Amino acid sequence: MIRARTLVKYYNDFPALDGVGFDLAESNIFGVIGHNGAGKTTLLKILAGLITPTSGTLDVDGIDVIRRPIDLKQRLGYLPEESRLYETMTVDAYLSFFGEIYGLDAKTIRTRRDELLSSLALDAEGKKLGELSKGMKRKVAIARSLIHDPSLLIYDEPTSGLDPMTSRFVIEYIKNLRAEGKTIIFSGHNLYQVEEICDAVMILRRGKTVAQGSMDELREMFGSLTYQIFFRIPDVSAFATAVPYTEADGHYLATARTIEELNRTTTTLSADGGVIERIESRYPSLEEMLVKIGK
Ligand SMILES: Nc1ncnc2c1ncn2[C@@H]1O[C@H](COP(=O)(O)OP(=O)(O)OP(=O)(O)O)[C@@H](O)[C@H]1O
Repeated sequence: MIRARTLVKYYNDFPALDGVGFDLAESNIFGVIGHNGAGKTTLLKILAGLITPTSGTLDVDGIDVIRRPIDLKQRLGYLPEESRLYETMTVDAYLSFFGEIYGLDAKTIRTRRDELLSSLALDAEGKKLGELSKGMKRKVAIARSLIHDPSLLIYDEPTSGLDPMTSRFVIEYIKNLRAEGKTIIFSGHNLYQVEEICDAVMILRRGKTVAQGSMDELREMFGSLTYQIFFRIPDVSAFATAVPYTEADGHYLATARTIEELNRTTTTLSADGGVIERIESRYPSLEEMLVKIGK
């Protein structure tokens, strides 16, 4: 369980983070989103005990992270925005090295390393880190974050710069980590991925929380469920409607903003000789929310 309260971080006199807080239960995925410079990395580094906030409190499973960041190390796996790997080391040597840093014995390191290489589909036998592709390097960094089997993972933009296949792989991998009972906090700019996998999302703007909650709660906050009516009509000039509609390839799409508008539109449409093909209800996407919030 994580409890963060009124976290503030000033860089000189600039408030990069300004009163952010949240609760997060275990085995959940928490997404932190926002425009460039909104404060995501700053928040993630505070949560990982890597930088000290100017003020605020942070409790992870009873550990006061601000006072005792070292106590968090064994249960934390952190993936920075850009991992600098030791280019001349082999993958095996690199993971073993980190296993040793975490105090694991040789047998545990071997078992854990082999499990991770296999689950991450990382076949880098004998290769040096400097010879790996960006996607493989990211997988190695993920393996490093997991070598000591931590319960909390903090991943800063884990899919940035990856091709669609590798990006999808990483997202599915994160979902599996949740299924294993791990808690994951991550930031990202791919909002469709955030929407897909997060149990809760925080939207940051200029260091402040603009909105946070489950995707359903955010959709409620940003309101406006709309109804999209897909239809055909022989003579559209006969369609006496007040709702906006568009045309593509002889098919039409009208958008109603309330259930009353939906009812009125479908009634008028039938009376005017139209045929409804389907009706979909639609909430605003995270992307639309971010655009609405502005920089
Ligand atoms: N060490 C630092 N010294 C001074 N200012 C900093 C420092 N680190 C971050 N900042 C500033 O704090 C603000 C928040 O930065 P942060 O890296 O947390 O944003 P972000 O949301 O992660 O951005 P991005 O999406 O571009 O990675 C930015 O204006 C940044 O310039």
